Amino acid sequence: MADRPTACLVLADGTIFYGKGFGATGEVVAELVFNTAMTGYQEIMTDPSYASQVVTFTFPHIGNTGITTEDDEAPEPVAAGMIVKWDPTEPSNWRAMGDLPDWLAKGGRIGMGGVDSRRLTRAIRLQGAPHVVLAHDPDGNFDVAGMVARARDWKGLVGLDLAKDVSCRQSYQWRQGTWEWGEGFGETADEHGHAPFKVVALDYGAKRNILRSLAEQGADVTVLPASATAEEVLAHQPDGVFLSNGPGDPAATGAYAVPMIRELLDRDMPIFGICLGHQMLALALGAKTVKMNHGHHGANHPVKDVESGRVMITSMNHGFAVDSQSLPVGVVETHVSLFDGSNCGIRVDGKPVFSVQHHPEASPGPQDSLYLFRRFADAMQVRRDAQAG
Ligand SMILES: NC(=O)CC[C@H](N)C(=O)O
Repeated sequence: MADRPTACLVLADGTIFYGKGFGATGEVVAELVFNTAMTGYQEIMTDPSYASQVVTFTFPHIGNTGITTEDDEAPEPVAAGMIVKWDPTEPSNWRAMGDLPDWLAKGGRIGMGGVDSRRLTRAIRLQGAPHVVLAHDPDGNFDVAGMVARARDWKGLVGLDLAKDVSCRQSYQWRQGTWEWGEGFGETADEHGHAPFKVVALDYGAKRNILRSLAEQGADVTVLPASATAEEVLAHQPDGVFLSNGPGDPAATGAYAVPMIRELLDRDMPIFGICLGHQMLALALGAKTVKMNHGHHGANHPVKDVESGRVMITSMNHGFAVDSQSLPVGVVETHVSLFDGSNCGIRVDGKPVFSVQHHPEASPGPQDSLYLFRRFADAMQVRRDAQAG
Protein backbone atom coordinates (compact mmCIF):
# COMPACT_ATOMS: atom_id res chain seq x y z
CA MET A 1 0.00 0.00 0.00
CA ALA A 2 1.57 3.27 -1.15
CA ASP A 3 -0.50 5.48 1.17
CA ARG A 4 0.06 5.44 4.89
CA PRO A 5 -2.41 2.92 6.38
CA THR A 6 -5.30 4.52 8.25
CA ALA A 7 -6.65 1.37 9.91
CA CYS A 8 -5.01 -1.37 11.93
CA LEU A 9 -6.25 -4.73 13.17
CA VAL A 10 -4.32 -6.51 15.89
CA LEU A 11 -4.96 -10.11 16.93
CA ALA A 12 -4.24 -11.21 20.49
CA ASP A 13 -1.39 -13.44 19.21
CA GLY A 14 0.38 -10.32 17.90
CA THR A 15 -0.53 -10.68 14.20
CA ILE A 16 -1.06 -7.23 12.65
CA PHE A 17 -3.05 -6.26 9.56
CA TYR A 18 -2.95 -2.74 8.10
CA GLY A 19 -5.50 -1.24 5.72
CA LYS A 20 -7.61 1.74 4.83
CA GLY A 21 -10.09 2.97 7.40
CA PHE A 22 -13.65 4.03 6.65
CA GLY A 23 -16.71 4.75 8.78
CA ALA A 24 -16.12 5.86 12.36
CA THR A 25 -12.68 6.60 13.80
CA GLY A 26 -11.40 5.29 17.14
CA GLU A 27 -10.72 1.84 18.52
CA VAL A 28 -12.78 -1.19 19.49
CA VAL A 29 -12.02 -4.51 21.19
CA ALA A 30 -14.06 -7.51 20.09
CA GLU A 31 -14.10 -11.11 18.89
CA LEU A 32 -13.30 -11.53 15.19
CA VAL A 33 -15.51 -13.75 13.02
CA PHE A 34 -15.88 -14.25 9.27
CA ASN A 35 -19.13 -14.22 7.32
CA THR A 36 -19.34 -15.94 3.94
CA ALA A 37 -22.62 -14.44 2.65
CA MET A 38 -22.51 -12.85 -0.81
CA THR A 39 -25.35 -10.45 -0.02
CA GLY A 40 -26.83 -8.80 3.04
CA TYR A 41 -23.95 -6.81 4.57
CA GLN A 42 -26.43 -4.29 6.00
CA GLU A 43 -28.58 -7.02 7.57
CA ILE A 44 -25.41 -8.57 9.01
CA MET A 45 -24.10 -5.30 10.47
CA THR A 46 -27.51 -4.55 12.07
CA ASP A 47 -28.09 -8.08 13.43
CA PRO A 48 -27.94 -7.56 17.23
CA SER A 49 -26.48 -11.08 17.58
CA TYR A 50 -23.16 -9.60 16.32
CA ALA A 51 -22.71 -7.32 19.35
CA SER A 52 -19.03 -7.30 20.42
CA GLN A 53 -17.95 -9.00 17.18
CA VAL A 54 -16.02 -7.55 14.24
CA VAL A 55 -17.07 -9.22 10.99
CA THR A 56 -14.65 -10.11 8.18
CA PHE A 57 -16.54 -10.42 4.89
CA THR A 58 -15.09 -13.18 2.71
CA PHE A 59 -17.08 -11.86 -0.27
CA PRO A 60 -15.01 -8.98 -1.65
CA HIS A 61 -17.68 -6.84 -3.30
CA ILE A 62 -19.16 -4.91 -0.37
CA GLY A 63 -20.92 -1.54 -0.47
CA ASN A 64 -22.31 -1.89 -3.99
CA THR A 65 -25.99 -1.84 -2.96
CA GLY A 66 -25.51 1.06 -0.54
CA ILE A 67 -27.75 1.37 2.47
CA THR A 68 -31.55 1.15 2.52
CA THR A 69 -33.50 1.82 5.71
CA GLU A 70 -35.91 -1.01 4.86
CA ASP A 71 -33.06 -3.52 5.23
CA ASP A 72 -32.17 -2.65 8.82
CA GLU A 73 -32.61 -5.51 11.31
CA ALA A 74 -32.18 -2.97 14.15
CA PRO A 75 -32.18 0.85 14.20
CA GLU A 76 -28.36 1.04 14.01
CA PRO A 77 -25.36 -1.11 13.16
CA VAL A 78 -24.66 -3.39 16.13
CA ALA A 79 -21.62 -5.40 14.99
CA ALA A 80 -18.50 -3.76 16.41
CA GLY A 81 -16.83 -3.25 13.03
CA MET A 82 -16.26 -4.67 9.56
CA ILE A 83 -13.24 -5.84 7.55
CA VAL A 84 -13.36 -6.07 3.75
CA LYS A 85 -10.94 -6.96 0.97
CA TRP A 86 -11.72 -4.03 -1.32
CA ASP A 87 -12.59 -0.49 -0.29
CA PRO A 88 -16.40 -0.22 -0.41
CA THR A 89 -17.62 0.62 -3.90
CA GLU A 90 -20.04 3.45 -4.73
CA PRO A 91 -23.65 2.32 -4.36
CA SER A 92 -25.26 1.31 -7.61
CA ASN A 93 -28.76 0.10 -6.83
CA TRP A 94 -32.21 1.62 -7.26
CA ARG A 95 -33.05 1.05 -3.58
CA ALA A 96 -29.91 2.76 -2.22
CA MET A 97 -30.59 5.71 0.08
CA GLY A 98 -27.03 6.28 1.26
CA ASP A 99 -23.57 4.77 1.24
CA LEU A 100 -21.96 2.30 3.59
CA PRO A 101 -19.03 4.42 4.94
CA ASP A 102 -21.29 7.38 5.88
CA TRP A 103 -23.79 5.07 7.53
CA LEU A 104 -21.04 3.32 9.52
CA ALA A 105 -19.61 6.69 10.59
CA LYS A 106 -23.05 7.84 11.82
CA GLY A 107 -23.56 4.54 13.62
CA GLY A 108 -20.12 4.78 15.30
CA ARG A 109 -18.76 1.64 13.67
CA ILE A 110 -15.26 1.20 12.22
CA GLY A 111 -14.58 -0.28 8.78
CA MET A 112 -11.28 -1.39 7.29
CA GLY A 113 -10.59 -2.16 3.61
CA GLY A 114 -7.61 -3.43 1.67
CA VAL A 115 -7.15 -6.52 3.83
CA ASP A 116 -6.11 -9.96 2.62
CA SER A 117 -9.38 -11.43 3.86
CA ARG A 118 -8.39 -14.99 2.86
CA ARG A 119 -5.34 -14.87 5.09
CA LEU A 120 -7.39 -13.38 7.88
CA THR A 121 -10.11 -16.02 7.49
CA ARG A 122 -7.49 -18.76 7.60
CA ALA A 123 -6.16 -17.28 10.84
CA ILE A 124 -9.67 -17.32 12.32
CA ARG A 125 -10.20 -20.96 11.30
CA LEU A 126 -6.84 -22.03 12.72
CA GLN A 127 -6.94 -20.07 15.98
CA GLY A 128 -10.66 -20.10 16.70
CA ALA A 129 -12.38 -16.71 16.68
CA PRO A 130 -9.57 -14.46 17.99
CA HIS A 131 -9.81 -11.48 20.31
CA VAL A 132 -8.83 -8.35 18.39
CA VAL A 133 -8.47 -4.61 18.56
CA LEU A 134 -9.54 -2.67 15.44
CA ALA A 135 -8.50 0.98 15.11
CA HIS A 136 -9.13 3.71 12.54
CA ASP A 137 -7.07 6.90 12.62
CA PRO A 138 -6.94 9.21 9.55
CA ASP A 139 -3.39 10.25 10.62
CA GLY A 140 -2.28 6.63 10.82
CA ASN A 141 -0.96 6.70 14.39
CA PHE A 142 -1.34 3.33 16.08
CA ASP A 143 -0.14 2.23 19.49
CA VAL A 144 0.33 -1.35 18.32
CA ALA A 145 1.88 -2.70 21.53
CA GLY A 146 -0.99 -1.23 23.54
CA MET A 147 -3.50 -2.70 21.11
CA VAL A 148 -1.99 -6.18 21.46
CA ALA A 149 -2.17 -5.82 25.25
CA ARG A 150 -5.81 -4.71 25.11
CA ALA A 151 -6.71 -7.64 22.82
CA ARG A 152 -4.96 -10.04 25.25
CA ASP A 153 -6.65 -8.53 28.30
CA TRP A 154 -10.15 -8.80 26.86
CA LYS A 155 -12.06 -11.63 28.54
CA GLY A 156 -14.05 -12.60 25.41
CA LEU A 157 -17.59 -13.75 24.82
CA VAL A 158 -17.56 -16.85 27.04
CA GLY A 159 -19.56 -15.96 30.14
CA LEU A 160 -20.55 -12.59 28.65
CA ASP A 161 -24.21 -11.63 28.82
CA LEU A 162 -24.97 -9.12 26.06
CA ALA A 163 -28.67 -9.91 25.51
CA LYS A 164 -29.79 -7.54 28.25
CA ASP A 165 -27.76 -4.70 26.64
CA VAL A 166 -29.36 -4.95 23.19
CA SER A 167 -32.89 -5.81 24.39
CA CYS A 168 -35.67 -3.20 24.23
CA ARG A 169 -36.21 -1.32 27.51
CA GLN A 170 -40.00 -1.26 27.31
CA SER A 171 -42.62 -3.51 25.80
CA TYR A 172 -44.18 -2.64 22.44
CA GLN A 173 -46.50 -4.07 19.81
CA TRP A 174 -45.14 -5.38 16.48
CA ARG A 175 -47.56 -5.51 13.58
CA GLN A 176 -45.51 -5.22 10.39
CA GLY A 177 -45.56 -8.18 7.98
CA THR A 178 -42.86 -9.37 5.57
CA TRP A 179 -41.61 -7.48 2.49
CA GLU A 180 -43.19 -8.09 -0.91
CA TRP A 181 -41.76 -7.07 -4.27
CA GLY A 182 -43.47 -3.85 -5.37
CA GLU A 183 -45.49 -3.64 -2.15
CA GLY A 184 -42.96 -3.06 0.63
CA PHE A 185 -43.80 -4.29 4.11
CA GLY A 186 -47.28 -5.70 4.66
CA GLU A 187 -49.53 -4.38 7.39
CA THR A 188 -50.14 -8.02 8.60
CA ALA A 189 -51.37 -10.73 8.76
CA ASP A 190 -54.53 -12.69 8.55
CA GLU A 191 -54.06 -13.93 4.99
CA HIS A 192 -53.48 -17.45 6.26
CA GLY A 193 -56.91 -18.08 7.64
CA HIS A 194 -55.88 -18.10 11.30
CA ALA A 195 -57.56 -15.94 13.88
CA PRO A 196 -54.91 -13.53 15.12
CA PHE A 197 -52.81 -15.17 17.77
CA LYS A 198 -51.43 -13.37 20.73
CA VAL A 199 -47.68 -14.01 20.83
CA VAL A 200 -45.28 -12.71 23.44
CA ALA A 201 -41.80 -12.34 21.89
CA LEU A 202 -38.92 -12.07 24.36
CA ASP A 203 -36.40 -9.63 22.91
CA TYR A 204 -32.84 -10.80 23.53
CA GLY A 205 -31.71 -8.83 20.45
CA ALA A 206 -34.51 -9.69 18.00
CA LYS A 207 -34.09 -9.10 14.29
CA ARG A 208 -37.01 -7.27 12.71
CA ASN A 209 -37.46 -9.87 9.98
CA ILE A 210 -38.12 -12.56 12.56
CA LEU A 211 -40.84 -10.44 14.18
CA ARG A 212 -42.26 -9.79 10.69
CA SER A 213 -42.35 -13.52 9.99
CA LEU A 214 -44.33 -14.04 13.21
CA ALA A 215 -46.77 -11.25 12.27
CA GLU A 216 -47.16 -12.81 8.83
CA GLN A 217 -48.62 -15.90 10.48
CA GLY A 218 -51.46 -13.93 12.02
CA ALA A 219 -49.69 -13.16 15.28
CA ASP A 220 -50.37 -10.03 17.23
CA VAL A 221 -46.88 -9.73 18.68
CA THR A 222 -46.12 -8.09 22.02
CA VAL A 223 -42.38 -7.67 22.45
CA LEU A 224 -41.12 -7.81 26.03
CA PRO A 225 -37.63 -6.94 27.36
CA ALA A 226 -35.17 -9.75 28.11
CA SER A 227 -35.66 -9.23 31.84
CA ALA A 228 -39.42 -10.00 31.75
CA THR A 229 -40.56 -12.54 34.34
CA ALA A 230 -42.77 -15.55 33.56
CA GLU A 231 -45.56 -13.75 35.42
CA GLU A 232 -45.22 -10.72 33.15
CA VAL A 233 -45.24 -12.97 30.07
CA LEU A 234 -48.33 -14.88 31.21
CA ALA A 235 -50.17 -11.66 32.14
CA HIS A 236 -50.57 -11.08 28.38
CA GLN A 237 -52.43 -14.39 28.12
CA PRO A 238 -50.41 -15.41 25.06
CA ASP A 239 -51.32 -18.25 22.72
CA GLY A 240 -47.59 -18.86 22.39
CA VAL A 241 -44.19 -17.53 23.42
CA PHE A 242 -41.30 -16.75 21.08
CA LEU A 243 -37.64 -16.60 22.24
CA SER A 244 -35.53 -14.41 19.95
CA ASN A 245 -31.99 -14.49 18.65
CA GLY A 246 -29.37 -12.44 20.47
CA PRO A 247 -25.67 -11.91 21.21
CA GLY A 248 -23.28 -13.32 23.78
CA ASP A 249 -23.02 -16.56 25.71
CA PRO A 250 -26.38 -18.31 26.20
CA ALA A 251 -25.18 -19.77 29.51
CA ALA A 252 -24.60 -16.22 30.82
CA THR A 253 -28.36 -15.58 30.79
CA GLY A 254 -28.74 -18.20 33.53
CA ALA A 255 -29.67 -15.55 36.10
CA TYR A 256 -32.88 -14.50 34.36
CA ALA A 257 -33.82 -15.92 30.91
CA VAL A 258 -33.12 -19.61 31.52
CA PRO A 259 -35.12 -19.86 34.79
CA MET A 260 -37.93 -17.79 33.23
CA ILE A 261 -38.12 -20.23 30.28
CA ARG A 262 -38.11 -23.14 32.75
CA GLU A 263 -41.21 -21.68 34.40
CA LEU A 264 -42.94 -21.35 31.03
CA LEU A 265 -42.12 -24.98 30.26
CA ASP A 266 -44.31 -25.99 33.19
CA ARG A 267 -47.31 -24.50 31.35
CA ASP A 268 -49.06 -26.02 28.39
CA MET A 269 -47.76 -23.33 26.07
CA PRO A 270 -46.34 -23.46 22.53
CA ILE A 271 -42.76 -22.16 22.68
CA PHE A 272 -40.60 -21.42 19.65
CA GLY A 273 -36.95 -20.34 19.88
CA ILE A 274 -34.47 -19.17 17.25
CA CYS A 275 -30.67 -18.88 17.61
CA LEU A 276 -29.97 -17.62 21.16
CA GLY A 277 -33.60 -18.56 21.91
CA HIS A 278 -32.83 -22.13 20.76
CA GLN A 279 -29.74 -22.29 22.95
CA MET A 280 -31.49 -20.92 26.05
CA LEU A 281 -34.46 -23.24 25.57
CA ALA A 282 -32.02 -26.17 25.42
CA LEU A 283 -30.37 -24.93 28.64
CA ALA A 284 -33.77 -24.61 30.33
CA LEU A 285 -34.51 -28.22 29.32
CA GLY A 286 -31.28 -29.36 31.01
CA ALA A 287 -28.89 -29.53 28.03
CA LYS A 288 -25.51 -27.82 27.74
CA THR A 289 -24.10 -25.29 25.29
CA VAL A 290 -20.49 -25.09 24.07
CA LYS A 291 -18.35 -22.45 22.36
CA MET A 292 -17.53 -23.42 18.77
CA ASN A 293 -14.10 -22.91 17.18
CA HIS A 294 -15.15 -20.27 14.65
CA GLY A 295 -18.92 -20.74 14.52
CA HIS A 296 -21.29 -20.54 11.57
CA HIS A 297 -21.78 -17.14 9.95
CA GLY A 298 -23.16 -17.01 6.42
CA ALA A 299 -26.06 -17.63 4.11
CA ASN A 300 -25.27 -21.02 2.60
CA HIS A 301 -25.13 -23.35 5.59
CA PRO A 302 -26.57 -26.79 4.90
CA VAL A 303 -28.86 -28.09 7.63
CA LYS A 304 -30.47 -31.52 7.60
CA ASP A 305 -34.00 -31.91 8.88
CA VAL A 306 -33.43 -35.22 10.69
CA GLU A 307 -37.09 -36.19 10.55
CA SER A 308 -37.68 -35.71 6.80
CA GLY A 309 -34.09 -36.23 5.63
CA ARG A 310 -34.34 -33.01 3.66
CA VAL A 311 -31.33 -30.69 3.46
CA MET A 312 -31.93 -26.94 3.50
CA ILE A 313 -29.63 -24.05 2.74
CA THR A 314 -29.89 -21.72 5.69
CA SER A 315 -28.70 -18.39 6.95
CA MET A 316 -26.69 -18.74 10.18
CA ASN A 317 -24.96 -16.65 12.76
CA HIS A 318 -23.77 -18.38 15.89
CA GLY A 319 -20.58 -18.99 17.82
CA PHE A 320 -22.11 -21.23 20.48
CA ALA A 321 -23.93 -24.52 19.90
CA VAL A 322 -26.16 -26.90 21.82
CA ASP A 323 -24.23 -30.07 22.75
CA SER A 324 -26.23 -32.93 21.19
CA GLN A 325 -24.76 -35.40 23.71
CA SER A 326 -26.27 -33.45 26.58
CA LEU A 327 -29.92 -33.57 25.46
CA PRO A 328 -32.05 -35.07 28.22
CA VAL A 329 -34.52 -37.91 27.60
CA GLY A 330 -37.61 -36.62 25.79
CA VAL A 331 -35.74 -33.86 23.98
CA VAL A 332 -35.28 -34.84 20.34
CA GLU A 333 -32.72 -33.47 17.91
CA THR A 334 -34.60 -32.30 14.79
CA HIS A 335 -31.95 -30.48 12.72
CA VAL A 336 -28.17 -30.89 12.36
CA SER A 337 -25.57 -28.79 10.60
CA LEU A 338 -23.87 -30.68 7.76
CA PHE A 339 -20.79 -28.47 8.10
CA ASP A 340 -19.75 -30.02 11.38
CA GLY A 341 -22.59 -32.18 12.64
CA SER A 342 -23.63 -29.81 15.40
CA ASN A 343 -27.15 -29.52 16.78
CA CYS A 344 -29.36 -27.05 14.96
CA GLY A 345 -32.82 -27.85 16.25
CA ILE A 346 -34.73 -29.64 18.98
CA ARG A 347 -38.28 -30.41 20.01
CA VAL A 348 -39.80 -31.80 23.16
CA ASP A 349 -41.63 -35.10 22.79
CA GLY A 350 -45.38 -34.64 22.97
CA LYS A 351 -45.21 -30.89 23.52
CA PRO A 352 -45.44 -27.93 21.11
CA VAL A 353 -41.99 -26.76 22.19
CA PHE A 354 -39.31 -26.50 19.54
CA SER A 355 -36.41 -24.38 18.38
CA VAL A 356 -33.84 -23.99 15.60
CA GLN A 357 -30.42 -22.44 15.37
CA HIS A 358 -30.88 -20.96 11.89
CA HIS A 359 -33.30 -18.46 10.48
CA PRO A 360 -36.16 -20.52 9.09
CA GLU A 361 -37.42 -17.79 6.78
CA ALA A 362 -34.26 -18.39 4.77
CA SER A 363 -34.46 -22.14 4.79
CA PRO A 364 -36.32 -24.40 2.45
CA GLY A 365 -37.09 -22.28 -0.61
CA PRO A 366 -39.71 -19.68 -1.37
CA GLN A 367 -42.72 -21.98 -1.68
CA ASP A 368 -42.19 -23.30 1.82
CA SER A 369 -40.23 -20.53 3.40
CA LEU A 370 -42.10 -19.91 6.64
CA TYR A 371 -42.64 -23.54 7.57
CA LEU A 372 -41.49 -23.36 11.19
CA PHE A 373 -43.40 -20.16 11.82
CA ARG A 374 -46.43 -21.98 10.40
CA ARG A 375 -45.82 -24.95 12.70
CA PHE A 376 -45.82 -22.52 15.63
CA ALA A 377 -49.12 -20.98 14.42
CA ASP A 378 -50.61 -24.48 14.01
CA ALA A 379 -49.60 -25.37 17.58
CA MET A 380 -51.28 -22.20 18.86
CA GLN A 381 -54.43 -23.09 16.89
CA VAL A 382 -54.50 -26.60 18.41
CA ARG A 383 -54.26 -25.08 21.88
CA ARG A 384 -57.07 -22.65 21.10
CA ASP A 385 -59.30 -25.41 19.80
CA ALA A 386 -58.61 -27.49 22.92
CA GLN A 387 -59.47 -24.54 25.17
CA ALA A 388 -62.66 -23.87 23.23
CA GLY A 389 -63.71 -27.34 24.23
N1 LIG B 1 -27.81 -15.58 16.17
C1 LIG B 1 -27.81 -15.75 17.48
O1 LIG B 1 -28.82 -15.58 18.15
C2 LIG B 1 -26.49 -16.06 18.14
C3 LIG B 1 -26.61 -16.79 19.44
C4 LIG B 1 -25.34 -16.75 20.30
N2 LIG B 1 -25.03 -15.42 20.70
C5 LIG B 1 -24.19 -17.40 19.56
O2 LIG B 1 -23.25 -16.74 19.20
O3 LIG B 1 -24.17 -18.58 19.34
